[in-house]
Amino acid sequence: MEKKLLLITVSIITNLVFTIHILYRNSTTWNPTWTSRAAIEAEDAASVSCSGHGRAYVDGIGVLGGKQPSCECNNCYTGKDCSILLSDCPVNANSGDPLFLEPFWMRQAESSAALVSGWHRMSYIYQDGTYMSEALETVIRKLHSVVGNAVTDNRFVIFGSGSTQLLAAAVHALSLTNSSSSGPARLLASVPYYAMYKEQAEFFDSVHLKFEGDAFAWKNSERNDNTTQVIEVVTSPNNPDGKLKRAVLDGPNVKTIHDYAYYWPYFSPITVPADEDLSLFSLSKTTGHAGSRFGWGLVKDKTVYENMKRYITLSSMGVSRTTQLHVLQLLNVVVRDGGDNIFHFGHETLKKRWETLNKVLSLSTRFSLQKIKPEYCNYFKKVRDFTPSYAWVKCERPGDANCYEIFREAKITGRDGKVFGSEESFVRLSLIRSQDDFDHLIDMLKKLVLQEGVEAHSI
Ligand SMILES: Cc1ncc(COP(=O)(O)O)c(C=O)c1O
Repeated sequence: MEKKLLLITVSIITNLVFTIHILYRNSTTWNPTWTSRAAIEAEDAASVSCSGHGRAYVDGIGVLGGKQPSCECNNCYTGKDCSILLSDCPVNANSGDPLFLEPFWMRQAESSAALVSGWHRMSYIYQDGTYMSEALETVIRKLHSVVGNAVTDNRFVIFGSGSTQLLAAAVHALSLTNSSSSGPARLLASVPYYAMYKEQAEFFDSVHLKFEGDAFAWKNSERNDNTTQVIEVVTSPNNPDGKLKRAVLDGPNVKTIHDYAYYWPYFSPITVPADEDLSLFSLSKTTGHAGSRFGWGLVKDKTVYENMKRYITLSSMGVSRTTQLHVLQLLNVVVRDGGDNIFHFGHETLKKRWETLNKVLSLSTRFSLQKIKPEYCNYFKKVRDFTPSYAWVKCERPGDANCYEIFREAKITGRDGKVFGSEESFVRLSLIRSQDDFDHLIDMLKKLVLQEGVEAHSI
């Protein structure tokens, strides 16, 4: 009897050990090989070449049905492997999609990869009860210190879903502090300005705020009474013309938002560290990850910061925790070598693009480009040219009243000067898109400029 009991006990213990072992092995949480499947899927997608004119993504159409990721072709390319160039296809030189940095990140595939488990940060909050990753805030402060483009001491850092959300938060926060009796605060920016400022103000239609247009026009008008509260957005380098801008307005009734989306060594000399009350930055133009929707602000005043935070909380409860992990990984790659790799790559790419563009347009008397004097860059430690994101092109012939239309007829889609509060004689052409888009733009521009020669000969 005793022997039987012993046998049963041994059997129970053996079964228990066996079951625990099986459970442990199958547990995705503790099995250290749980990353393999995700890694294989990611590398499968990466191995689809798309003839160099497209990309396959792990979340592409059909992937969930078990199919191989299929190619998503660049503009004007088609076919299963994107090898067919469509003839007569209009060039997209419209949006500022910063794909010029994609080749850099393809080379950094390993260092920039972040693997997200199903249980990654499911909570609304981080351990400290906030919506912001402390590690990410630290790397952002480090990024500014290695680039030398902004002072972060005595500043609150705030995250947003792109600087687009932060812009709305900043305008909201500054318009709340309006103590004047002369109506809503006026939002101003000097022409040419980034259209989003106007569009947001008009769309959100707050009783506290009204978009008033050009800051210079306001300064010289009698409405500039030194009591009406005004908020000036200073975009530096400017979108569309790439110039370093300064505030036009000052005085106790003026508050300023500095939009530094383009204040990175790719686009502009870093002349001084920005040391402003409220500065906004965008990941879209820092690393090129526009699709990740991440931006940040540096804010001096605690009340303004708290009001911006309230806006972010009420509109989205902070930025996706998964995005914050991704951004942390990307910025760690950037700061690891003091930004050497990425800023040299990006700047060299844009320098070559500007050289090519200047060469083509130097043959034209019909079109002219913005001119900006070189300045000393504290990052590259030398005097250098500006290499802005956009060509701000002027149509010089009086007969070419609508420059956007002239380019559209030549199958180049730019952005109308009027969108920036400027004149129809200007068009903006994006130079930071993919290499395919840029090469195509140059081909079409050459044709357009060649026509001038033909026209001159036929006179
Ligand atoms: C001057 C300026 N500010 C802000 C943004 C928006 O950036 P984000 O993608 O971070 O919302 C852009 C985008 O092109 C821009 O040109």
